[in-house]
Amino acid sequence: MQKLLTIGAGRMAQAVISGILQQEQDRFHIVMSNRGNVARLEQVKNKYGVEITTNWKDHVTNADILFLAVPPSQQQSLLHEMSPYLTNQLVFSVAAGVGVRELEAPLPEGAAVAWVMPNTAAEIGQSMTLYALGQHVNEIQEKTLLTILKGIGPAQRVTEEQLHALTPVTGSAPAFMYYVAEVLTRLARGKGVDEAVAQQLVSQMILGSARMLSSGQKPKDLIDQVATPGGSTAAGLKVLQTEDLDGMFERAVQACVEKNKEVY
Ligand SMILES: NC(=O)C1=CN([C@@H]2O[C@H](COP(=O)(O)OP(=O)(O)OC[C@H]3O[C@@H](n4cnc5c(N)ncnc54)[C@H](OP(=O)(O)O)[C@@H]3O)[C@@H](O)[C@H]2O)C=CC1
Ligand SMILES: O=C(O)[C@@H]1CCC=N1
Repeated sequence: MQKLLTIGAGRMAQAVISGILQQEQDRFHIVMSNRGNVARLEQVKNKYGVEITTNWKDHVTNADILFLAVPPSQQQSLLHEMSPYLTNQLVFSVAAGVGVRELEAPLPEGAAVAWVMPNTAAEIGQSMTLYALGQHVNEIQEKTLLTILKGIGPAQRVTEEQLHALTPVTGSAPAFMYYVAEVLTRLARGKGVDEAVAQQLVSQMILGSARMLSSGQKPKDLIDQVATPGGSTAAGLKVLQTEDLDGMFERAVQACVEKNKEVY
């Protein structure tokens, strides 16, 4: 069994741990730490049955894998603090905007690092996760990483540059989708449907649409199947185009990219 130490016990650490425990329970002994919120640590202990610690330094030397799930602004000082304890652990981070170069720089020469970008659906094993590897990750470490990622959903290796550009598309865009869901749910409720029913209508519609997409059909063809020429959907789509929904998404993605750059 490999020992996996998380630094950070917040939303993303919990989402990933929850996914791993559902799929790969017997492969990893998990220890979770955070900055000092002991109540939160007790909660994760009760919820996931993991070991907890208020001092990650006690566990870092005999860990096989270090999972950094702290805010991007905290990560560089943490890496400097961690550096003297590193031997041959695999270090992976989910911090937005902090690429493999920035992960390697404060660590000893030869440190094995990976930059991983999951999303919150990791919690139910349905994240679309992107990852980029540092130059010193060996085959066994990559396999270990893929075992972890398999527990949280499909994973795709990309370059560091692509990961910067795609973080909004897979990491942040779930929030954009939930925003759309919130708007449609509100509209449904306005028609006299109660909240639970409204959410069920919208979530099943999104689930069905996602399954159609994942069958490999192109979004354009799927749109055409829905939008009868001259029909009501076409009228609705015209409003979205006239109001520049494309441009709004482009600007939202760009805003995420710019914000992630602010870490440095
Ligand atoms: N939320 C998301 O959808 C996604 C988030 N990410 C990335 O995940 C990372 C964590 O985000 P998220 O889980 O949302 O954030 P949260 O605020 O939920 O959790 C942050 C955790 O980091 C701990 N922490 C903060 N500073 C330190 C420190 N110096 N040393 C040790 N622990 C520390 C906090 O400790 P304490 O509990 O004591 O406060 C907390 O447990 C970010 O880098 C983000 O970019 C990536 C993809 C998606
Ligand atoms: O909002 C954030 O900064 C993080 C990055 C990707 C998703 N959440």
